[in-house]
Amino acid sequence: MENLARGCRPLEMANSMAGSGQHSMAVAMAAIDAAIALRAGGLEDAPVQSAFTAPQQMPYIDLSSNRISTPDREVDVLFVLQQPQVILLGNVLSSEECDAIVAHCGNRYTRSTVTAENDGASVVHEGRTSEMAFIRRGEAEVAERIERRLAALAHWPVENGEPFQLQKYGVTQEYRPHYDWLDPDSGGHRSHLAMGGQRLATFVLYLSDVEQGGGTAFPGLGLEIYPRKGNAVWFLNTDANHQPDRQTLHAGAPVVRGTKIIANKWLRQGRYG
Ligand SMILES: O=C(O)CCC(=O)C(=O)O
Ligand SMILES: [Fe+2]
Repeated sequence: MENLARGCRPLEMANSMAGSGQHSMAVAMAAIDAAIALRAGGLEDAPVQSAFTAPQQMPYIDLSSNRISTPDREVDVLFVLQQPQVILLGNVLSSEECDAIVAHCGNRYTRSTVTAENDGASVVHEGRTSEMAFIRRGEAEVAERIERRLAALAHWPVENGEPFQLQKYGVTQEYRPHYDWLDPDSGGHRSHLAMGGQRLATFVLYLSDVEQGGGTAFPGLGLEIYPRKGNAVWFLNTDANHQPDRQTLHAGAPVVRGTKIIANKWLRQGRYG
């Protein structure tokens, strides 16, 4: 109640309640709705319009023309799937920018990990056989420039983005079907949710061409996007209420010939970290 009176946003409160581990997300949302109804003078168990059915602010890409101007580069809209939203963008990075990011990471890669469901630890998993590297914010001018470009494209603050996560796949390496959204009802994901909230959107930047295989596949949608250096695929991980969208199951298909290098950028609800 006091939090509502202080003007806290219902979704942030629900995330923090679920994040404490005491409540599931559903219980937290129901409790906040009941408190809002009480404040409005209603009865605790009277049916109310849920604060969580009102659409929230989302990052978005302006699709009103086929070429998007960002402050420093023109980006092409190549493909749009409306529901769930998946957009393929061309010319997001120059070839030199891709090379500069790859060179910056040199050989700092380690075996990729996933977030453990039970305790949130980073663990090696047979479903993700690639290697990964991170670029911390402020570490490389080229990365910062691209972060500003992506923020402009997505109409979402740079501060809400996780640091770039590079993934390098050699022949046979892959990332099997998974979701990028964090599960509010999984104990292990709660500490990650506490650092900026849900991952609303994903950018996958392709930093290399791949001779065969290595597509980004959405098995439930019958869709596979092939890597092309400088292109990027964007998808929304949640609906307009910031709730996880199960249609977004996706995978990095095994590389058959060549080497695939991508950079992931996840956009959180709030400031990351
Ligand atoms: O490798 C890809 O194309 C997708 C990678 C991915 O989904 C991830 O790293 O979360
Ligand atoms: Fe993913």
